[in-house]
Amino acid sequence: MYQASNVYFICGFAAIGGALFGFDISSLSGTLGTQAYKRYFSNPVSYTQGGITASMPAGSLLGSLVSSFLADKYSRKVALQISCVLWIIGSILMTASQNVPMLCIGRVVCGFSVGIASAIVPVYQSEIAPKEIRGRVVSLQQWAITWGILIQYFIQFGAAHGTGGGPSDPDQPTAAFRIPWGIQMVPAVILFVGLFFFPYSPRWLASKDRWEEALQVLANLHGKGNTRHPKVLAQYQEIEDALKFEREQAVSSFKALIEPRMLKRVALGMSIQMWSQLCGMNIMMYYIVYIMEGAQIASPLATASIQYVINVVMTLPAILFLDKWGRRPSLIYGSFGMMTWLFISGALQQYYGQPNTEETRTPDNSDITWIVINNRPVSSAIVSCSYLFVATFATTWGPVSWTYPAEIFPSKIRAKAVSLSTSANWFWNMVLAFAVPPLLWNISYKMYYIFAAFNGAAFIHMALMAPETKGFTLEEMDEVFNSGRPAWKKFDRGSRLEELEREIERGNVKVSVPPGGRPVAGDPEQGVELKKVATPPAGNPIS
Ligand SMILES: OC[C@H]1O[C@](O)(CO)[C@@H](O)[C@@H]1O
Repeated sequence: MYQASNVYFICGFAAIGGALFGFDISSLSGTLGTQAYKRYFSNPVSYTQGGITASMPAGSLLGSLVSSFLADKYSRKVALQISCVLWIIGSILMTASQNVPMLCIGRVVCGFSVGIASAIVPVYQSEIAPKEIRGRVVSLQQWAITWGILIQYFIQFGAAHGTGGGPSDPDQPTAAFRIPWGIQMVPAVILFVGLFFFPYSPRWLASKDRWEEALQVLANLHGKGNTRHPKVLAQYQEIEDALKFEREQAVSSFKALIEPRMLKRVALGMSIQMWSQLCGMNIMMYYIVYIMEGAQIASPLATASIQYVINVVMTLPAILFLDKWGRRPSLIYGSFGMMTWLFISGALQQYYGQPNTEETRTPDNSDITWIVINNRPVSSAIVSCSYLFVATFATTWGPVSWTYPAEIFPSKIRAKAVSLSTSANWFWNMVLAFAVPPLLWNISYKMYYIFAAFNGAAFIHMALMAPETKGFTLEEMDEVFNSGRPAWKKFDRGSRLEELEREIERGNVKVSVPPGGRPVAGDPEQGVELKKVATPPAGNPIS
């Protein structure tokens, strides 16, 4: 059967899983302010709305936790296909929902699906990509998320504002806002079918001792199908060495995640995902409409949509340059920038805002708006801060929160560890989805200060604990993390992969790749000797 072999194409296509994530994020924001939605779902008050919003990340939390079982047992590919099927079921439930509980059940099922996809897409991408473009291709997941958010928002916006009894006609609201929940099934069907034509991850194949297939996939991806290409052999050898080492060390169970030598990385992966939520991005994604309303912006839904465009456009620099800039500066400068925008926005609201009361409220404000700003330049400044915040997140934390956790763990526990770090994303996503409306209502601008402080904490944490990972292969990460250097000190030993490749080219190292079965170093039957380079490719990864 034909199998795709272009890394960009494969990783871009797999990123449709990210688009599903995006659809879910904005599956409510275009509808929230409409009469039709309020009418069908009994005009949800802040707590109910928080609950409806949070039902999806709650499902995703569960999905991300089980994702590694599926990905390790049935492969990354099949796990993604399972996620597509669940997405379709959840979307049907949402589209047909007649009340809040049914809507929530649909959102939980969709969330479950997205939880699996969000953990497994980056694992699959990082295991397919060569190290030089790994940051870029895993960033495609985030780019797809931002596209998903944008597309879904606009489809919703159009559907919710259709003629013939739309939000402008409170007596006769249409159910057109359901259309996007139906349309969102299409990409899942495409992804499901497309995945049949995609290769298994070579690292997963190797972990199942399907060595010949692993070699062939590596050859297709990196050597134009030639299994004897030095580049291919070097990667193959590196994977084999690392896996052998992991097996010797029994690095495969959940227990391995809490061993002291691994715990540091697990904590870092989980914290990065936690900070990606506690930075406050989803206040903008989920509730920007309320911010716009409070700032007295005419047509808040349309103005809010600008942030979704900014989110898509500003993820592009990361896709282009992340492998050049590195992950560490993105994390550090990103949190500093976001802290600044939130602080300014909070201060403007503190000094120029009035509480939302009968007197201050205008017909444009819903009773859920927490603060009212009656000063045009200040309103514009607040909205600008929101846009700058989104732009900063999009170029930095958005993509890096996926690339970093997907690249720092050894093969045998990668899916488990990424599932755990992704679950941290969903846990905090859920908490915030639920907590933000009541928080905005009860402490208004102070909430901005709290989130600014979270960004300050992330800044310090990353500066102290997150080493640079660009330019190293997945198999070299053990050394990056166990070099004993502080995170801010550059670990500038060149990648060993190139060294190994050169040695293979010169004929100093021979890699035995027997047809069928696992290659054995120096296997006499193969008549090929495997000489190691001075420092073994997997080094002493974990000690
Ligand atoms: O682009 C914004 C989106 O990105 C995420 O942080 C995932 O990386 C989502 O939680 C958020 O809604």
